[in-house]
Amino acid sequence: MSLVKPVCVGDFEEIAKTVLPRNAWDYYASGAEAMQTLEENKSAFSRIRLRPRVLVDVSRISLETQVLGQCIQSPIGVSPSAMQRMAHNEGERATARACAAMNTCMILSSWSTTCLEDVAEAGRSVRPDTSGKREVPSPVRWFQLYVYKDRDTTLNLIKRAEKAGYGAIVVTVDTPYLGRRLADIRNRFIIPPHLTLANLEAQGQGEKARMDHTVVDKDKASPATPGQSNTSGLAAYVLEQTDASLTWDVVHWLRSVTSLPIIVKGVMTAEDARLAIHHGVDGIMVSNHGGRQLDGALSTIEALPEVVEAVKGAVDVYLDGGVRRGTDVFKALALGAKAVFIGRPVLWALAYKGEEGVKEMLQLLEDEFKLAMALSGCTEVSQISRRHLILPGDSSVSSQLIPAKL
Ligand SMILES: Cc1cc2nc3c(=O)[nH]c(=O)nc-3n(C[C@H](O)[C@H](O)[C@H](O)COP(=O)(O)O)c2cc1C
Ligand SMILES: CC(C)CC(=O)C(=O)O
Repeated sequence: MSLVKPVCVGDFEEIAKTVLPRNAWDYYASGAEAMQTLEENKSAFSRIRLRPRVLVDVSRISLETQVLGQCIQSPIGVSPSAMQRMAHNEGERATARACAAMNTCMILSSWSTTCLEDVAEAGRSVRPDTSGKREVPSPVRWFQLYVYKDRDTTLNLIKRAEKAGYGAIVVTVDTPYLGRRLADIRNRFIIPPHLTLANLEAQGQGEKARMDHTVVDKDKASPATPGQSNTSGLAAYVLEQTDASLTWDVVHWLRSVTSLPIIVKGVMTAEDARLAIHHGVDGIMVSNHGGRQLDGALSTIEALPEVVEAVKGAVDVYLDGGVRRGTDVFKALALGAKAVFIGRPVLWALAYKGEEGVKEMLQLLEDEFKLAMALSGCTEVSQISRRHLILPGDSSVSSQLIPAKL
C-alpha cells in the first residue's frame, strides 16, 4: 500500500486507523468510559497560549536535556505501552531501535510482547547518530513495572531488568483495576493468541503469559470488587493477577530489592507528589494513563503545575498524555516538566512503518519542538519558562508574572 508521508502526528493516527485490525485499533485508541479525559489531555494544551520573544539569535538550537541525570537528545521520550507487536511484528524491538537511534528514553511495559532482554539487545545494536560528538551515549531505557499479587513474579522481573541494563523502575500506580474501556468490553478483548506477555513466558510462566484461561465474567468476583460486571478479558486478567492492595509501602519494598532509581507513574495531585517525595522516589511521572483509567480526571497538563510546585525541584517531574505537537512539548516544559513522554503516537507509527515509522514520528515531533523554541526565542531547553505562557486563568499579562522592569 502506498502511504502519503505524514506531516503531523495526527497523520500517523489516520494511517494507523486504516491499517490496524479493528481489535488492535480499539485497544490502542480507547479511553475509559465517555473518554472525557482522553480528549481533555489534548484539548487542555490548546487552551494555553504562547508569549514569543523576538530578535533572539536562534540560528543554533539545542534540544538536549537530562533525565535522572543522563543526557538525551531531546525531552521527548516514549511511554510504556503494552502489546506493541499487535501494531507491527517487530513491536518493542522496533521501538527500542528507533529510540536508540534518536538517543531518547524508552520505557518498556511489563506487558510487552517481546521479552525485556530481547528489547535491550535490539536497542544496544543501534548507534545513535552522534555526528560531531565525541562520546557515543548508551541508550536510556527504563522498565515499567506492574506489581503482581505474586511478589516472586514481580521480583524476577525487577532482577531481570537490572541484569539487562535498564536504568530505572517506573512503577505504575494508577491501575489497581483496569478502567472500563467500552470498545474492549464489547470486543471481549484479550491478547491475540499468536502473542504472549513475553516477560512472563521468558520466566517459565506460560499460562500467566496468555489470557485465554482468564475468566471473563466474574460471577464469583466479590461484591466489593469494583468495575467487574461485564468486562474485557484484559480487565479480568488485571483483576486476577495484579495487586490492588498496593500502598506507598511498595516504594519501600522496591527500595529493599533494587538499587535502581524508582519513578512513580500516575501521580496527579500535589498531595500524592508530597507523599512520593516523603517515601523517597527518584522521579514522578504526571500521568492519567492516557485517559484510560479514571474518566473525568483532570488533564495532565492541568495537573502538572501543582505537582511541580509540591516537588520544589527535589526530583525530576515528567508528563505524558495528549502530547501531539512540538508546541505541547514546549508548554509542558514551560510548566516545569523535565521531559514529556508519548504513548499512542508510537503505536500509530509502528503500524505505519515499524522502526522507520517511529523514527519518523519522533523526528517530526523534535522538529516541531525545535521550531516552537526558535519562534519563541529560546535556544536551550533551560530557557523555556512560565513567562512564555498565558494560562486560561491569567489576566492577559499578569504583573506578578512579568516584573515591571522588563
Ligand atoms: C495501548 C496502550 C497500552 C498501554 N500500556 C501501558 C502499560 O503497559 N503500562 C503503563 O504504565 N501504561 C500503559 N499505557 C499508558 C501510557 O504509558 C501513557 O500513560 C499514555 O498512553 C499517554 O497518553 P498518550 O497515549 O495520549 O500519549 C498504555 C497506553 C496505551 C494507549
Ligand atoms: C495490560 C494493561 C494493564 C496495559 C495498560 O496499561 C493499558 O492497556 O492501558
